[in-house]
Amino acid sequence: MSHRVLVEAGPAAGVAVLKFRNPPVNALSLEMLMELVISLEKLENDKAVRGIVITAENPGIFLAGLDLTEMCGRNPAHYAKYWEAVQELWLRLYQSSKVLVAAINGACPAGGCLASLTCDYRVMADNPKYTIGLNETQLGIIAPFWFKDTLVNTVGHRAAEQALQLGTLFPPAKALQVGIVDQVVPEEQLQSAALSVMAQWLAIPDHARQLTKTMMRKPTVDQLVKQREADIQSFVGLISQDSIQRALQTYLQKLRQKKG
Ligand SMILES: CC/C=C\C/C=C\C/C=C\CC/C=C/CC(=O)SCCNC(=O)CCNC(=O)[C@H](O)C(C)(C)COP(=O)(O)OP(=O)(O)OC[C@H]1O[C@@H](n2cnc3c(N)ncnc32)[C@H](O)[C@@H]1OP(=O)(O)O
Repeated sequence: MSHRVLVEAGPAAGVAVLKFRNPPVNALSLEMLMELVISLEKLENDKAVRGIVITAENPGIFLAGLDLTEMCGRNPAHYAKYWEAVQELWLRLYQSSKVLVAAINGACPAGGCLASLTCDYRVMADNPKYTIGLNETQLGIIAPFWFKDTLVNTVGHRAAEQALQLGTLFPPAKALQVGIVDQVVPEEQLQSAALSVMAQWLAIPDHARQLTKTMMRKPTVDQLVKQREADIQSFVGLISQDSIQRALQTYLQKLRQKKG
């Protein structure tokens, strides 16, 4: 029984809706990553499901990205376990045979943006408070190569380089302009727009669409698969550095002080 991930049958045949519900900000804790992987595995094996709409249960925050508390003040074994779970979620999402449509109904930074980029199509609610992007450099950390590749595959090399170096978080209209999302709609129309796009994608025969998706994505997937362990060791080495730990602690403190 999953607490942090809710899976519902969608209003249309063959469509499931997967909702994030990990308060307060839907951060990708180790538990949430594991629950997501299990939920996605079940959906992947369910032949009745052809498409999945991915969204947050409560509007406001789609996903706050990776859980910073999993990457601060822990030991190397924990960092390794956590990073392996991050890799596993990306691999499941990016290689899913189902049509994935992200209905982005809130803030979507870093790991949240990455999760949405693994989807086949992104619809974002037109709310100026919501932003999306890979903002890692703003935290003093680096987006790993497979985060970068996923962005490059979506927006192209130049736009990705600029967005990554600056760690830009784009509001909806800018996100659309740069191509990080495919559609921006009034907030109250988000779910219906996602379902309407889903219907268009499901009109294509599954086998032809799935083989095309694999052809497009396999080179990127293979890059990680062939060096998973080395990528884990790079992460553990980097995240354990005093300077990175200090940068993450400072960022967390800033988030906490924002309220006071
Ligand atoms: C050579 C290279 C080789 C290899 C490379 C390998 C590795 C590279 C190394 C590292 C890569 C790691 C990649 C990381 C990607 C990430 O995802 S990092 C996380 C990025 N996320 C963010 O920047 C989002 C931060 N949060 C926010 O901006 C806001 O919280 C948000 C807009 C989501 C919501 O705002 P609001 O509603 O006002 O809520 P609060 O800000 O008040 O937050 C409420 C409480 O939640 C805590 N919190 C927020 N975000 C996170 C988080 N991501 N993780 C953990 N906790 C979070 C916040 O502190 C508040 O806590 P409190 O109630 O005060 O205790």
